[in-house]
Amino acid sequence: MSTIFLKRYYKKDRDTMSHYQHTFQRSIEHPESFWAEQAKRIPWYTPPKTILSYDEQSAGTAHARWFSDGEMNLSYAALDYHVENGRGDQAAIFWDSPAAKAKQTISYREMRDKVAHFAGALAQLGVTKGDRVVIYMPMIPEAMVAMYACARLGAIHSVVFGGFAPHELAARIEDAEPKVVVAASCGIELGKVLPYKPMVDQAVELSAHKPDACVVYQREAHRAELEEGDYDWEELVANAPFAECVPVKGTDPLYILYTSGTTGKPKGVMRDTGGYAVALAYSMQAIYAMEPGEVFFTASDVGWVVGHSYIVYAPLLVGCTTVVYEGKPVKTPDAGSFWRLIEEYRVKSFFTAPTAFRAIKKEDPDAKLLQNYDISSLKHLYVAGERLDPPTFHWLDDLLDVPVIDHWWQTETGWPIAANLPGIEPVPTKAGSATFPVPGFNVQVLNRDGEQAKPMEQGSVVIKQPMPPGCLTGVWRDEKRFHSAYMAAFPGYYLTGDGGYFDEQGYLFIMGRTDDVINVAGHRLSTGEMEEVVGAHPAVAECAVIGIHDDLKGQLPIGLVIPKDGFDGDEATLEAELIARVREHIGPIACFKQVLVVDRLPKTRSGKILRKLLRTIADGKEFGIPSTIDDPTSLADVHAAMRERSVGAADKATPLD
Ligand SMILES: CCC(=O)SCCNC(=O)CCNC(=O)[C@H](O)C(C)(C)COP(=O)(O)OP(=O)(O)OC[C@H]1O[C@@H](n2cnc3c(N)ncnc32)[C@H](O)[C@@H]1OP(=O)(O)O
Repeated sequence: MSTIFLKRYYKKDRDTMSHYQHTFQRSIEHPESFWAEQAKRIPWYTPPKTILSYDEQSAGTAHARWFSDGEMNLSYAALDYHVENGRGDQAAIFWDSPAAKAKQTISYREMRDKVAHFAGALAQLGVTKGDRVVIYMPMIPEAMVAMYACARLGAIHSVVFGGFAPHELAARIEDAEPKVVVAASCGIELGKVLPYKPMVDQAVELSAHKPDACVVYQREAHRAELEEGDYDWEELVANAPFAECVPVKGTDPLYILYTSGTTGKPKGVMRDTGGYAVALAYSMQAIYAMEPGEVFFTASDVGWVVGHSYIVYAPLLVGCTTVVYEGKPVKTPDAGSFWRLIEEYRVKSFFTAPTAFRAIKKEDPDAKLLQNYDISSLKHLYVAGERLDPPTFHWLDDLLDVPVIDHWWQTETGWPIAANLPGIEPVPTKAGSATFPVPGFNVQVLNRDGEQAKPMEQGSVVIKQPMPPGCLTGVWRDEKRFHSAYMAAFPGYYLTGDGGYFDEQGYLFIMGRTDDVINVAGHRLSTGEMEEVVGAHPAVAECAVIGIHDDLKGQLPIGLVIPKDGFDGDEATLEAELIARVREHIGPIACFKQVLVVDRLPKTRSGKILRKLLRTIADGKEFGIPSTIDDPTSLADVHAAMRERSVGAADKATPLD
């Protein structure tokens, strides 16, 4: 066994091994038998005989495929199976919406029926196995119904987060080529009603691909005008048959979920069905320590992978109840909303992004509102989506009597890569660490030469093949990009794009991206994409967008632009136009709110903008002036501009002697 991590956990004397060490080692040394055992957690129509295989197309990189000859249906496994086995009257969903001032409890039987009829409606619109359906909906149960209905038919859904602007939706429609788009008439954000249908119409207008139909779920807050080719959800469902589940192979795709890469074009991360189901069911026990009948609450959005995995699919796969929350951590109505939900629904495990707790901490630093609620049902608190900064970890750790578990994963992996595992064996936590690799994930840290980094030495965090079930199976219709983005850097390993290190005890610390992807309030965004939008403005000659530290959202993007020669416009107007452009093209979640107009940007002699150096200065750290810099005075100019506009902590940045 070559990995440093395994060496640390690989004790000759099996009797002295911890339960975690033993489980982890077995998953890495005997992946087939390990996952064959876990596959028994799922009700297959035909149990898989081929556990692990490799796709011929991916032979060069030996990317794993799981359960290729097993047959199943995720809608059956998560709904019908439970109805058939005595959970028909149990709540599948507690929907709680301060936004719509509404609540609803939906039983497993009701959910199964809603899904089957909506699947019947989609089938009547011509949707069959392998067709794509784009879903653009807020946090309402119908978003889940639409996802499960696709799964029931073997169709591939692609959910687009409501905070994305029409251009982003258009890019996804064009790439996925859906037969049908399913939308809600509106979203509701902090009391503001946001009509969705005009955004869908604009996106379809912009896209070269035109879907056959658009199904609209009409909400009370705002009803959409329907045109030719549009269908009212309720009317369709009223006349739709009950659709039976279509058996699919373990390796058949369940969904495409787009995520930001380093360029403007988002990557369509593909997920299989069988591997994903097995991984999720395993994680619910090993990581989240959940038992059937208990309540799981993930505060995120169905548009993100956290929502796909831990709002929509995993809780129901294992017979739990999921809380679907259409609200914010603060202001709906106050910073006590999460505590209220935990009490009201007797939540056992709660999962959200660190940003949400930073927002609560800002509004209610002494957590006075917590005193109004009995949260004794809560046994574990989980955070992911961005790094859990130590001050927020300590705030939570001091406040709550339950373990605060920071875990790390990605859209691509579909479920956690590293975590503390109370369902196997809890270990002491360390602030800033995601603890240990989850069984199945052979995580390694490689240095620039592709060699194993020493403990405490930072490097690229990679996963040695075979990756466990549940991870991405490719990039939709872009095999080349799949290889170049993930497989090419270190052959035989999946490149996570995150940097980090193992400490002496084998705890994994993830320190942030090694590319131009930034994380704003738990949303992964591409600065490269923002640069494309900013650079397309007719007055802009050159630009750089960098992510700088922000106490609340983790990171925020700022733009630095050099206007074209002869630009005689007003800088404030240019800044406003660029901000509006990014909001219009990418969406409000980009949080792009500051642009500095400068004469020069610091570059290397070969013309590369020194973005890392700019970040260092904006974050108020000491910075060295690289010997490769073309014009050192450009740096002083940009630093002065940053100080003048109070960018980040630029006033604290000092050059090293
Ligand atoms: C582990 C794998 C992964 O990482 S998956 C990704 C996990 N990430 C998450 O779960 C995201 C966590 N973050 C959040 O839930 C939110 O950011 C929280 C913390 C609740 C804060 O929300 P909020 O106050 O709206 O700030 P924000 O930065 O999200 O929003 C910025 C602007 O965008 C808007 N926005 C947000 N969501 C929507 C939406 N669904 N539809 C339309 N607009 C949306 C917000 O209103 C805000 O707009 P504005 O700039 O104030 O006008």
